Amino acid sequence: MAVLEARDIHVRFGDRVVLEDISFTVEEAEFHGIMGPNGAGKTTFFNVLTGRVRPSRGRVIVSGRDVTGFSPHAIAALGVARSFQIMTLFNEFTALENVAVALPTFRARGFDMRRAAVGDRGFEAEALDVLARVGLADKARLSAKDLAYGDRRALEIAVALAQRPRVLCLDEPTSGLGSDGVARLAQLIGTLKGSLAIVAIEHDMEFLFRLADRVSVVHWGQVIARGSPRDLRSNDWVRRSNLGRLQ
Ligand SMILES: Nc1ncnc2c1ncn2[C@@H]1O[C@H](COP(=O)(O)OP(=O)(O)OP(=O)(O)O)[C@@H](O)[C@H]1O
Repeated sequence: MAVLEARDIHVRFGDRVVLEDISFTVEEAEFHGIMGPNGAGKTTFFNVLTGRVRPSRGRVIVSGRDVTGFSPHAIAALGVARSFQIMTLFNEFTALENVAVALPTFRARGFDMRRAAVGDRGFEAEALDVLARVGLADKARLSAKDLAYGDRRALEIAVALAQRPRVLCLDEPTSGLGSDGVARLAQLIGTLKGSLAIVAIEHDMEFLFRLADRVSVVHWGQVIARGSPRDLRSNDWVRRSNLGRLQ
């Protein structure tokens, strides 16, 4: 069964049709990439998957359950975590604290005080485990604002992973990273791959084609091609597009 599914999604903003009949699945442990030109509708589609935009038509299904119209919070609680293109870290908090406050066990306490997260060995151990998954265990005590850009990206992923998601949604994870940062991120995603489902919007085709099991190409609000990176390398539209160079 698909962990996350979209069926026949349409989105209109006023009289403008932004998404037209998009269907999509991501299976357990699959990495499904989404690419397409600027303005194609990729972020809007992500917003539909994560509950930020309600589709005009169509259904969103999480692990077999129809969640169309659910709030972002309710969808997240069912295991769909999103890491944003725009950084959403608490700058003054340490890496450890940023992860600790995202832990479901911490949130379940019903209050959100930094002091409560710090010094609580239970939260610390759990948060450190998550930081280790993204290679930041040795930077746990640094403030988020003092981390290098690539480390902040890794920390954002750790915050999403702290929620123990079944699906991790990444919106342009390589954006703003230099070639070293992209290589490091590819390595990190490579280690996560297989442990959960990943959906990523990405402009860097080389990055995407190296890691994804399947890629959907969105153009004018529709999926115009879908397949494995190997299939898509021979797709005429992908070859002709200026979306990126492929080896
Ligand atoms: N809330 C909104 N109201 C009206 N139009 C919108 C709204 N959100 C997005 N759009 C329009 O929908 C179209 C698709 O936008 P979207 O951001 O989903 O594209 P995208 O593929 O993610 O682009 P990019 O790669 O530049 O991020 C754009 O033309 C955008 O202007």
